Amino acid sequence: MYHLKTFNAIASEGLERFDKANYSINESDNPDGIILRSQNLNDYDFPKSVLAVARAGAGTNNVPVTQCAENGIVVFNTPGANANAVKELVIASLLLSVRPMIQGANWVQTLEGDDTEKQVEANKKQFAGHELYGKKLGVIGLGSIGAMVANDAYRLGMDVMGYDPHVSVDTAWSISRRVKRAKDMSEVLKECDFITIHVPLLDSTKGLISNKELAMMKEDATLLNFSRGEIVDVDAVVSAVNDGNIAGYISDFADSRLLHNDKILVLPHLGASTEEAEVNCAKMAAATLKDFLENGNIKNSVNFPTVEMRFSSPYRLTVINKNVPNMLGVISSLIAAEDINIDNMINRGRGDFAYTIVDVNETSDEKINRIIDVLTENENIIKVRAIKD
Ligand SMILES: NC(=O)c1ccc[n+]([C@@H]2O[C@H](COP(=O)([O-])OP(=O)(O)OC[C@H]3O[C@@H](n4cnc5c(N)ncnc54)[C@H](O)[C@@H]3O)[C@@H](O)[C@H]2O)c1
Ligand SMILES: O=C(O)CC[C@@H](O)C(=O)O
Repeated sequence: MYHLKTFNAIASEGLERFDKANYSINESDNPDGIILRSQNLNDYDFPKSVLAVARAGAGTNNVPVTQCAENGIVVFNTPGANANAVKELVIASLLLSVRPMIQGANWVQTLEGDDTEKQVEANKKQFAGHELYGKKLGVIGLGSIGAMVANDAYRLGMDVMGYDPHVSVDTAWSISRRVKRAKDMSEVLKECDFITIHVPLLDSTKGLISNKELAMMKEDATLLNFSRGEIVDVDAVVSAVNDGNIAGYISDFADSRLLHNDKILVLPHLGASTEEAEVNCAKMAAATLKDFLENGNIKNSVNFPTVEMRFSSPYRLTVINKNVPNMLGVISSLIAAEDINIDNMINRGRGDFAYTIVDVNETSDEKINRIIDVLTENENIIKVRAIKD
């Protein structure tokens, strides 16, 4: 029986994947796995029982990813599962920034008398706007979301420029060849009428857009942030908008300093809030967590490498270890010394950590328990698990 703990509302379509015979949800203080959305776990006291955390979403800045790796906790996310939802909200926000639809609709509701049509035609001029067609959009971060925004903005007739120094090969293939690649971010900042940010929140991206970057932007440019609040320096962007250095700011991240300003539109973190995205994320998070708990396979992790192997032996040992030389040799010799026969083995490293799966042709629970103890005693091994087929 595996025990799971959830934070936030996780779509039932995902949780249904955990059959009641083998899983309990929110019934134990010692969970094997955690599934969450935006809950901040940075100061959370993780129970020792936790083997994995699945973030039903893209950003993992709410999980202490490195600390988890040090403690042998695998952290997963759901790459691309909510990208379409965010893309649609970005496109809607671009349109809202050039067409005062909300203002016009609110004004219509204030009309009194029988001559509504006449009043509308006489006054609608105040709500005239502009078109996106032919304007230049800069996309900073060409990952799952940025690539989709770039492609669809191009289809709307925008001239699109993208910047991403680490773009993945898969994503690069999905981006229209009409999207111009900028060599550095300043090119995007200086040339574009709209700039939308789609990078993760990391130490290197905190305050990515501050006074210096805002000063490079055009006076009639609008900045959109659907990534994370901390990526844009709030005081700097409020000053830039108020001083007329940029035309406006649209953010999916509320902050009191952004409120009550006609040139700033703030949404309540709605990027991924569609039924479709919530279901996609919950299903993907559940599938990866289940495969890890039941088979020890790792896919879509943000702190461990992808390691998958077909499970066809009586027992599988999984080892989380420090990524130091000769660990494969150490692990296999310790197993051989216990007279346990290895059927299959796979090992991958990522940064300071590595993950090894060893399928063994052994049915004795006693021998398996002994090898767990032996492996765990090694100073470079962080966590060992045995999974029975
Ligand atoms: N508003 C929301 O509800 C919502 C929903 C989903 C994701 N997000 C945020 O959007 C972020 C991006 O999501 P994604 O699914 O596109 O992630 P992703 O990992 O597919 O793409 C991120 C891209 O940013 C690039 N990047 C990293 N640092 C960069 C830099 N300094 N300059 C330019 N590019 C850089 C990476 O190379 C990568 O291609 C998430 O990390 C999350 O914080 C917000
Ligand atoms: O779960 C959500 O509502 C937001 C998720 C989003 O911020 C993400 O990073 O995927």
